[in-house]
Amino acid sequence: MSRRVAVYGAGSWGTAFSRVLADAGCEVTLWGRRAALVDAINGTRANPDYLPQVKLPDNVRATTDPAEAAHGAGIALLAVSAQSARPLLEGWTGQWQNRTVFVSLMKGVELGTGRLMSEVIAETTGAWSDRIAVVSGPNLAAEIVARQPAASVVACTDESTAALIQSACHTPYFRPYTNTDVIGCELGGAIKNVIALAVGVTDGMRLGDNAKAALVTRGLAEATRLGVAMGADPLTLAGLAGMGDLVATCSSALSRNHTFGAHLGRGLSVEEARAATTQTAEGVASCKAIQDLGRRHDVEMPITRAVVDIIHGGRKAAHVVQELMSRATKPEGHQHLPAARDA
Ligand SMILES: NC(=O)C1=CN([C@@H]2O[C@H](COP(=O)(O)OP(=O)(O)OC[C@H]3O[C@@H](n4cnc5c(N)ncnc54)[C@H](OP(=O)(O)O)[C@@H]3O)[C@@H](O)[C@H]2O)C=CC1
Ligand SMILES: O=C(CO)COP(=O)(O)O
Repeated sequence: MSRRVAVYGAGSWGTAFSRVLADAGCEVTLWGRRAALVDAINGTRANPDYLPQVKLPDNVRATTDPAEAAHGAGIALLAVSAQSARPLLEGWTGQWQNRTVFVSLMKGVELGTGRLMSEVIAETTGAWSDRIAVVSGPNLAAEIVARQPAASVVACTDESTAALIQSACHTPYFRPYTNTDVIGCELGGAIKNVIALAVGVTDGMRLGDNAKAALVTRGLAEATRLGVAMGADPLTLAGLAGMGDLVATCSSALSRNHTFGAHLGRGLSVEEARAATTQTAEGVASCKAIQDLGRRHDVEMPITRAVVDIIHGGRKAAHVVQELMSRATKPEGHQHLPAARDA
């Protein structure tokens, strides 16, 4: 039986994930805010602004009308930029079916509130946690639309909801695992963007692969410390949504966060890097929100702080790297233990 789903956000990931869902047998309505883009998608079966090389199947239709997208859809998936999620959802109240399952495809933390995207969905739709899932993992959109093999995680506190979403997006090239640790999966996805910015900076400065490995490993320690403080399972951060996504994003030239960081490392200003990176680099805004979460939970996050200092504090990357390296030495420690929070 075909399943009707709505995907909100006709950017790279919303478009790519629409095709995953369509390949898995769903009837997809893709919402985009711009009429010209929606017309182009319906007329040419391609998304000229984000993924022009991809042909969308007939079971993906685009619309600018959020209520039309929601009509008859039991699953609503959100793939807009994280900072735009709340105002959009606040404008869409009342259009959902009774038991709609909401799925965040986003990897960011809300500025000002420090809310995870699942929390923003809960606050704006009134849905309980058993109807809110997240999909997070090493999933570069350009590879997924080439139907190259990828694995991911569908997380929901309710296992049957996670299994429902898993079956809605399982294809021969997209292999989703389920998990009940929503916080761990969301934090993994959001923090890896910040670490990818840091790795991009050191790559842009040509500081070498040892520096990259150190940032990825200590970045994982940072993510795990915050995750544990917020109630996540440390093993989630060692999985696809944590380590897996760190590896993909920090090593890929396809990553917008990595690319943004590399521009900074090569000497571009933040504004120049922004102009050169046309698509969403979530870590640029979310790094501040993640730093705030660290402070709130009394967790030391030196790499996140370094990224905030460079992007929002106007500090020179070379000085910040030097500062990171000259911090007091310490044992490596067990990163997942609360006692090692300041490691
Ligand atoms: N690309 C990827 O490989 C992956 C991305 N993600 C996550 O998915 C989320 C979306 O990223 P992605 O699709 O790549 O980003 P893109 O930059 O490709 O697309 C962003 C989308 O958000 C829309 N948007 C931005 N601001 C607003 C706004 N104020 N109101 C309404 N719509 C808005 C854009 O619309 P418009 O075109 O009209 O500006 C566009 O559809 C991010 O959280 C990202 O981390 C997760 C996994 C993989
Ligand atoms: O989340 C992603 C891969 O899993 C995409 O990363 P970027 O947003 O840095 O391109």
